[in-house]
Amino acid sequence: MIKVTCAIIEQQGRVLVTQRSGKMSQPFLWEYPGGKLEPNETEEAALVREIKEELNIAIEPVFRLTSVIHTFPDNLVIELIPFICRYKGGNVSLTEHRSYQWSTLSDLKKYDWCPADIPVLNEYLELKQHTNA
Ligand SMILES: Nc1nc2c([nH]c(=O)n2[C@H]2C[C@H](O)[C@@H](COP(=O)(O)OP(=O)(O)OP(=O)(O)O)O2)c(=O)[nH]1
Repeated sequence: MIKVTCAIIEQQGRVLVTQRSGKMSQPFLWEYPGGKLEPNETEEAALVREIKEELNIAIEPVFRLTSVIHTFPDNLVIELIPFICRYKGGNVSLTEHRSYQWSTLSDLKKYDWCPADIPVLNEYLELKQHTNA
């Protein structure tokens, strides 16, 4: 099973969402940016590294949500490990993705998400409803 971290990056009530490019697997679907853990890397370190590589911004993982085990039609299995993250600085510049948006919470459900991300989205919205944080 491949461990993949992903970042729910919050800034001023909005969340950063990214669209996969035509060259990636799951082309044009939306996701939380992130990527695979390297050997001996912590989840948090992998996420900080991936976000710097993919978006050129600095983040701080703050709160881990429930991970999602997802099996793709080709039998590849991933564990998607989400963290709510604080945006620390830098301007977004895409190195791999096709596009990005700072989405309001109410717009998050409108994106065409990677299937593994749906439970993450639901848990996140549920948490926000109950905490108003
Ligand atoms: N980063 C990220 N990956 C996700 C999400 N949802 C989801 O199914 N994935 C999948 C896509 C990839 O199979 C894998 C992430 O690996 P990666 O982000 O390093 O992708 P990659 O560029 O190496 O992708 P690949 O085309 O080589 O498979 O997890 C998500 O929200 N964020």
